[in-house]
Amino acid sequence: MRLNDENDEEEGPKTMSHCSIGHLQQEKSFVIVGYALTSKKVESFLKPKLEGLARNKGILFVAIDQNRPLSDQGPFDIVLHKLTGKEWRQILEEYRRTHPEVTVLDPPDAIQHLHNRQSMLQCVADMNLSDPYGKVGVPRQLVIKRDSSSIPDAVTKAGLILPLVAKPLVADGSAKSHELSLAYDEYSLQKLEPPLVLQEFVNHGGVLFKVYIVGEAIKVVRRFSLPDVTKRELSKNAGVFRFPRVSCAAASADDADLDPSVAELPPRPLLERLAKELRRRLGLRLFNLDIIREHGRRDHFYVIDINYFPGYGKMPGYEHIFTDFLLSLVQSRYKKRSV
Ligand SMILES: O=P(O)(O)O[C@@H]1[C@@H](OP(=O)(O)O)[C@H](OP(=O)(O)O)[C@H](O)[C@H](OP(=O)(O)O)[C@H]1OP(=O)(O)O
Ligand SMILES: Nc1ncnc2c1ncn2[C@@H]1O[C@H](COP(=O)(O)OP(=O)(O)O)[C@@H](O)[C@H]1O
Ligand SMILES: [Mg+2]
Ligand SMILES: [Mg+2]
Repeated sequence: MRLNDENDEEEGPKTMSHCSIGHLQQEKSFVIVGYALTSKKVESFLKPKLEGLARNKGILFVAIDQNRPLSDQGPFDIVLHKLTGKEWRQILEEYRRTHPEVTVLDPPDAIQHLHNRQSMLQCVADMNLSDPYGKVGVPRQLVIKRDSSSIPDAVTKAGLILPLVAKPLVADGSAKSHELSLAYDEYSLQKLEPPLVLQEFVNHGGVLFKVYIVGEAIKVVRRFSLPDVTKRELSKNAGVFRFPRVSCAAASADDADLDPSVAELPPRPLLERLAKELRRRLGLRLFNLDIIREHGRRDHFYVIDINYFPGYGKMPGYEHIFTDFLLSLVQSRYKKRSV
């Protein structure tokens, strides 16, 4: 096996037996990363460039076979995963218990915390981040567990200001969990199916910031988002309108000719503080935040969404950032062991 050979960059995935992985791990001190990802994720994340670069740095990605016991596979240094379901969570928890030497990215219970749009933002609300660089909060929101007929009263009692974004309470990655609506009047919300989160729509100039976090690294990109809703539009419209996944489907807004007051990235020191604190509070190392800036208020930011192991394939330079991160994990384990 050649190491540090530039030609390896474009090589595809390899399937290896338990015995040959063990050999590589010991003989060449390869870092073995087992992965359990959907085929969509494998395609968008595990691109030949990432695998090639990883190989050059001594990292091998090995597919986990879900039909075989996890303990019979590997041995792994790191397990990278994004699959849903209680059964898989239990398998991983058991594996973490019996294999404390393996870094599981990330712990299933910490990921589970993001699968509910209420608990997802609680850490940001609790943090109440405010410093000379700006303020970071969450939009005011209300959870409707059942009984859609109670919505108009509940919205009035909570004093929420229209328009509202209606989001399914569960954010488990299913197509349904991404079906969002914009409501211009509270009566129409009775048509929607709880459990829901009703969140105040914050005008933000139609641009959102995706803040990707990989361990200690942070990368921010701009995406197009929903346009502002004017008072006039609000008074003229009624009803709830389903909207598509604007930020995900739209092309990057990084090169667009935008109003600088809208496009200016959130201050780096503010994001660093936010990311550091969230890493600690959430117990996660791989996630992204959707952040918007209140239109006309330069230093007022809102976190509206947090996603576990997001689409890193769209993050510029992710191959280098991700491989460096994997190496840093192994190095810090090694240091701990030799103390
Ligand atoms: O597939 P992609 O690249 O669009 O990534 C999705 C993310 O897009 P983004 O990184 O924000 O551009 C996407 O982010 P949003 O929720 O759209 O903000 C989710 O993280 C999605 O995962 P899930 O459906 O919530 O489990 C991500 O989907 P998976 O790839 O994890 O299935
Ligand atoms: N409170 C809000 N104010 C303004 N726009 C919002 C708000 N919440 C969501 N959006 C818009 O809706 C999009 C999808 O909402 P989000 O909470 O990120 O759900 P998902 O998990 O499906 O990405 C966001 O990217 C943004 O464009
Ligand atoms: Mg989002
Ligand atoms: Mg999301």
